[in-house]
Amino acid sequence: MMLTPKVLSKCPRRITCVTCAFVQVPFFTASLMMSSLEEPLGIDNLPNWSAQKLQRFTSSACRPKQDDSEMSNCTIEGRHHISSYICNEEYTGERQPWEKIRPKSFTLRTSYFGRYQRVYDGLYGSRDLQGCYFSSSRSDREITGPTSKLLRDLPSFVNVVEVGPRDGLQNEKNIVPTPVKIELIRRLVSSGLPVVEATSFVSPKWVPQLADAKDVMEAFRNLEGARFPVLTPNLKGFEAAVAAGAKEVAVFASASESFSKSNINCSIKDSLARYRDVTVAAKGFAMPVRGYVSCVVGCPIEGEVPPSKVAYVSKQLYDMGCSEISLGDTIGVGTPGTVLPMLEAVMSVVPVQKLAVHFHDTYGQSLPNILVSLQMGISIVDSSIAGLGGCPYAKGASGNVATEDVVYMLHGLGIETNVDLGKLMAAGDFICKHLQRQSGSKTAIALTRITANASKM
Ligand SMILES: CC(C)(COP(=O)([O-])OP(=O)([O-])OC[C@H]1O[C@@H](n2cnc3c(N)ncnc32)[C@H](O)[C@@H]1OP(=O)([O-])[O-])[C@@H](O)C(=O)NCCC(=O)NCCSC(=O)C[C@@](C)(O)CC(=O)[O-]
Repeated sequence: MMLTPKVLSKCPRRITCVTCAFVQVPFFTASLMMSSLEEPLGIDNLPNWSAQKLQRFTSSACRPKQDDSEMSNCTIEGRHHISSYICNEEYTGERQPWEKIRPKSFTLRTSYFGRYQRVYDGLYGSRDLQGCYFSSSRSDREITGPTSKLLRDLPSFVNVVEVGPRDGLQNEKNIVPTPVKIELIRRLVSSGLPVVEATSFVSPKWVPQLADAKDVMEAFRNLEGARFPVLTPNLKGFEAAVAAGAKEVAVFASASESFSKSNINCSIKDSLARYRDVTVAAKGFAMPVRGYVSCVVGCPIEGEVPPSKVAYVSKQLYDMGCSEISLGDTIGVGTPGTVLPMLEAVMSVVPVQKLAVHFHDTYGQSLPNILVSLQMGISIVDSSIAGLGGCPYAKGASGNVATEDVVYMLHGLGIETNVDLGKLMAAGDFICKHLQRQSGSKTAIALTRITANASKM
């Protein structure tokens, strides 16, 4: 298949990094230079990765050095399939021609792509910011030339699957009270999210944070307007979910043998056999079953995971009747350079309309990974409110990509979601206040600061 080259062909093979005093750095690894210098997974936890590959995945490998003369060595090669073509254009640091038209003015335009331009009326309408705006001299540009090539394949609508109440809260140190979970889900639904993964019917010994699954599910058993899938690792979980009123379930396999054992205490083969039982039982209730594949790029125990293994597990889940397959970068090590070949492998065996992506933001790569997934034709994206989350059995995994950031990017691209960003932020604010923590969403932090500053003027 030639899908990956189609997306990659538009990328420069090297870019000039201003923070590194004109050192040439390949596109896909450049962002690592700006990532945290802490190594959340630790090199020791990636035993099967070659030194060369580890260097690609670690921030210390491309840490800028003080002496300019040493910087010429600060070049990291990208993936094998990326050539060493050198782009002659240097980033000049030139700013966009944003022009402040009025003082005290703050309507944001997130893009200047003509019809793709979007103003967050819902958000600002409620915060008394009408009539306040920045404007760009490029704002009326039509989509032509290179822009059109990059954007024309994007979906016009993306289904955002909110996993915060499950993936987000399963990893919390302190158990969140059931009424708080229920209120969070209500707020998420009222923001327009079409799917909110509510909880998991797993062993309370393994995940005590979700031991109240029955009570959470019962609160939504008759609520219309959104879907509430729940995780079920076996028939026991499935039966409990049905009894509590679940109308949709999800099973979760792994592309890594070691992670399968540490997460669900069985091999991939055994897990697929259990999930076959669940899908057969679900058919009896005409219930959709979502299938997760974890560790689609890297495993905290085994290191790199080959795309062919991800394709194999995805196909097994699809063949047993899963209506949707969500591809999880559980520990967030993927970059567009590793995500694209994985997607290509999976898309050769499962129709793209049935695929979702599920990124954790450990290395800050989620948004670029989502963007390339959209360019590959995927239109279902998982995310977690305020960037909460992480699997308790994936050491070093950080939160999921924040729903606010995903929605902000999608709207900026002119992609519909039916989600009201203002209400979404209010839901994020609600849970962050409860957890006494700052939001993990850059969008929420930035927009909250802007509106707070505006109200002072
Ligand atoms: C799968 C098991 C249950 C196997 O756990 P096990 O210990 O091997 O199970 P078992 O069959 O030997 O049973 C042991 C006990 O668990 C009970 N049990 C057995 N099943 C259930 C059930 N469904 N609900 C409630 N209880 C259950 C069972 O009744 C028994 O109780 P006991 O007799 O000792 O009192 C366990 O390993 C487990 O619950 N694991 C869940 C782990 C988990 O939830 N991980 C996080 C979700 S996955 C994830 O986050 C990744 C994802 C999806 O987000 C995508 C990505 O990011 O990659």
